[in-house]
Amino acid sequence: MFVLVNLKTYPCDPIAIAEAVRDVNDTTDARLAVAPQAAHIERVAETGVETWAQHVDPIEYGSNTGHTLAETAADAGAVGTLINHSERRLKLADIDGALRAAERSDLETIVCANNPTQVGAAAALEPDAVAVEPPELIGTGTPVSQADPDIVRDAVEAAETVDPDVAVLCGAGISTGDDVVSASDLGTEGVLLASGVAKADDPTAALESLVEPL
Ligand SMILES: O=C[C@H](O)COP(=O)(O)O
Repeated sequence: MFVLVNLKTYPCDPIAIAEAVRDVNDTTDARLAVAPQAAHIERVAETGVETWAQHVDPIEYGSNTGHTLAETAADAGAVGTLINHSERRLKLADIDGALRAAERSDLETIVCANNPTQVGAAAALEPDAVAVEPPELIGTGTPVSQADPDIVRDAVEAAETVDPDVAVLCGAGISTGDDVVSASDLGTEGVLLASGVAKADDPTAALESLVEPL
């Protein structure tokens, strides 16, 4: 299972969490990575942890003040990027453009989606993976894999129908090893989570409990 920890803009220590993700990654068969804010990518990547961007824009080099260029994220040490997170929604054409920008920079891609219908549409754009996240469960601690298992099952089926090569992750409320096991049992290849680690009093213990049953 792939466990991607999104730090959003939480007031956490990105380096301490990066080191915790790196160290727990070394103890498990699961694949762990962290997605810090853009300004922290370089320092986080220097810890040796697998580092992802939270977003890249559908742009090329040029006059794009305030945007995130995929090449710059990769140069800073990112190996992948989220696209169209629920908190950073894009128009369809811009999701496509951001995917092409990420491909140019050899960034692995996960396109986020609210529901199985959007998962199917996102899969048609040929990302490496899609992540289904019902917005109403994000940050609640109520795991999508238990609160709404059908949405996860249907997302897996939707992606499989459009493009069997596109992996499916699920996110929203994932915070325990049981949640990750449920996600796996529903056919996903990973989880996208944030508050369960970024807001934990002890991120290392939170990470250890996430991967313990895997
Ligand atoms: O990117 C992560 C997701 O929005 C899930 O956030 P959460 O784990 O705090 O529910």
